[in-house]
Amino acid sequence: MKAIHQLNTFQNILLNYNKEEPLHRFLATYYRQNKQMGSRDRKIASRLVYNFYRLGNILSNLTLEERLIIAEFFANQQANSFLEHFKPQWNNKIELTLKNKIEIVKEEYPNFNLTDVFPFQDHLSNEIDAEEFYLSHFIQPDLYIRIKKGKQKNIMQCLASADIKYQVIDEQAIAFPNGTKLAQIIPDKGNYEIQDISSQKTGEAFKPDKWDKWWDCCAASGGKALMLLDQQPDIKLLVSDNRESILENLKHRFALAGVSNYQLKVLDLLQNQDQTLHHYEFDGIILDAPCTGSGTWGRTPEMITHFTPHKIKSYSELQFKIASNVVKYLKVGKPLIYITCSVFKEENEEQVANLCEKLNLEIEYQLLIKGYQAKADTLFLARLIKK
Ligand SMILES: C[S@@+](CC[C@H](N)C(=O)[O-])C[C@H]1O[C@@H](n2cnc3c(N)ncnc32)[C@H](O)[C@@H]1O
Repeated sequence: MKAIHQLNTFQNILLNYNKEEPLHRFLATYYRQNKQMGSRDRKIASRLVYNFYRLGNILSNLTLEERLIIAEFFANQQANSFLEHFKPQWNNKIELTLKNKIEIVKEEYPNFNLTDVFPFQDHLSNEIDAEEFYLSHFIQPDLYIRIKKGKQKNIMQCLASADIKYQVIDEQAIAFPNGTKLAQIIPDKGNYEIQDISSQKTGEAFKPDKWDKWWDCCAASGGKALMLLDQQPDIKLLVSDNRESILENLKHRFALAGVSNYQLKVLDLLQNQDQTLHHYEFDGIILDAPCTGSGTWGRTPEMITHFTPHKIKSYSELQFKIASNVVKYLKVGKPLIYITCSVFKEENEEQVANLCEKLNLEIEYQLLIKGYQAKADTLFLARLIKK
């Protein structure tokens, strides 16, 4: 009976989800309005809905129930009561590899096509191993932290006294299973930042020198800027974004991290900013550009079915306009660090070719940070030097 009740709740959530807000926000409201649901009910309902969206457009002609059962088979590695009720023969095989599970599903549904999990394959960056990328959609990414320099010992002590799973990735990065309640385990929030491991890897391209002038021009709440300062605190830093509200978050985050020496401006970089910036010249600019976010959809799988590909073009135009408005403040011979969390070539390598052709830049290097191989986001980075 429980499984039937869980299925009903799942169907009710899908029916009510208006798709205009992120799923996690909708679910938070839904649970507030359905107080009869205990924490276990909420956890199972979230699991079912997220796993369902992980299917993308696979077998979209089937019923919700049939598709949910397939999604549950693919996205779990441990037997569960839901699958036991609806498909016990698959529940017994839950520990098989994804490739083996796909063969089993194909026996019953010969129309199964893995490429439907991500229906925008024509746009994928060339470096992506498509099959590996598709399969990664059934695996929930981990939660990562970046430990502030010098705070490793403190964090490791907190973790040693907590009974949780974690994996040390390198000196500054630790991975946790998604959903780990870090605030309860590491009380001092100033000692670490929640930051995906691929995002942490972009920092390797910054290479700031002492007394350099840097600009994080799409700073949002300052994840990249904090990483830059952790590498070299003795720089002159300008942070900006067009959203005042997100810069308020940045101020709060910087204060927690003990950072006070920076300049902050609300700037819309679709506009010419010469009046404000005419006397500025930078030794490095980070352009962590607004993008489709398609490299992060492992965390927001609802996007796969809600995304319309015409948005790729508008993002790539936006990126180009922002880049052309910031490059003029970069010193000759210095880097523009162009970053996206996208897997689409129009926002990545094709965009970089366009920037180099039209904005007097040359590629020092570019790379796709393949988070899909590592339970993480996939990001693109190019270090472009002004000629
Ligand atoms: C990918 S996010 C940046 C994330 C951030 N660097 C971090 O590490 O947390 C892109 C940011 O670009 C900003 N943005 C979008 N359009 C903009 C514009 N026209 N001018 C300036 N910033 C813009 C968005 O508000 C968003 O915060």
